[in-house]
Amino acid sequence: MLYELRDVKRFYNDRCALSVDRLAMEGGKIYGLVGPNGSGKTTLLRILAFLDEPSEGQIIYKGSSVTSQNASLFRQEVTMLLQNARLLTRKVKDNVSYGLKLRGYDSKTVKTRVVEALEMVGLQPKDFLNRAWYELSGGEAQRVALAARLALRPDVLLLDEPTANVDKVSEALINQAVIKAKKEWKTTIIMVSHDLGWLYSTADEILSLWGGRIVHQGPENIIPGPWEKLENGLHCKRLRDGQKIYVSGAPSQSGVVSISPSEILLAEYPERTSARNLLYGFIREMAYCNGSQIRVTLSIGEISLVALITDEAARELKLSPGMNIYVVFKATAAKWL
Ligand SMILES: Nc1ncnc2c1ncn2[C@@H]1O[C@H](COP(=O)(O)OP(=O)(O)OP(=O)(O)O)[C@@H](O)[C@H]1O
Repeated sequence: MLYELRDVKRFYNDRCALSVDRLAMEGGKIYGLVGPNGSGKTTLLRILAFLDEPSEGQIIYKGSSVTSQNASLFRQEVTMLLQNARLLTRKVKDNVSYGLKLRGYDSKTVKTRVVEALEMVGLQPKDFLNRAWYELSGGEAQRVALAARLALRPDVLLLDEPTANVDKVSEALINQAVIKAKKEWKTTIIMVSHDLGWLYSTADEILSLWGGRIVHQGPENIIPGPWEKLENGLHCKRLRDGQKIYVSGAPSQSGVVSISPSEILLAEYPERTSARNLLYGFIREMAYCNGSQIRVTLSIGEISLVALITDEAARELKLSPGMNIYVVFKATAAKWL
């Protein structure tokens, strides 16, 4: 296990901003943190980055209990990028190489890593290496800040709204670079993002925070709008292939709904069902998770959904990737975010 938190609390003055009884996080995964303003997301990120100590409780990192003595050692493996990251008032190459030099890498490795990291965030090294910090757009500056972290090939990359104030091109490049870091170096990504559609479709697990507490942990499905209001009070989304998804309840401002993977049922035949949603799609991927559960990734029209089923059910239905399948869930299973 990469992190284990036990009875961790963080107080500011007398107010408890974070209270986590138990949290286990595995290496090599993408974790998305979601929750309203003030729910404790940044507080949790700072604690996981070892930039802040909890007021109470224990953090275990790679099997060792974290103390104020050994935190600086672990900080070498973990790096955090903020919303409007500040650059050093120097050239791009000085910014990206700074952390590597601090960690004592030789000059050849520094050069290779700097070029690699700039390419990862879509900045041509020949154009950008010698640019000064003031010759960059906001999006480019944020990409340089990310490159400086990627150059370290960190074990853990923590991101606090990294794309909140950047242009669309930079946003896409930052998102791509993050996924690449996970794939190439098995970097664990722990990330807060306003782009819920992207976060929910990319993250292996979503942690939902509310009032400083983790109220839900697990994979989630996300369905963005637009939604059409129907006369019966339901809302409907039309997929490009003509299928419709129905959800109940009053829509939220984000216009995005989430459905727990355990609420999604699979059927070989189009059964008569009381559930409002009966859709047709195919199985894209199957993987074991949590012992005897299987995570089935489904493509339905242009959207992707994950269902969690037991291996016994998967055997009975003879599920396999590529197979066509019916997907059933209630309109009430969808929660507006
Ligand atoms: N340095 C601080 N001193 C006092 N209170 C703080 C401090 N930092 C955070 N808080 C409080 O702790 C609570 C959690 O804040 P935190 O920044 O972790 O939330 P968040 O979920 O990241 O919010 P946002 O989405 O607005 O960034 C809030 O009530 C906030 O006001």
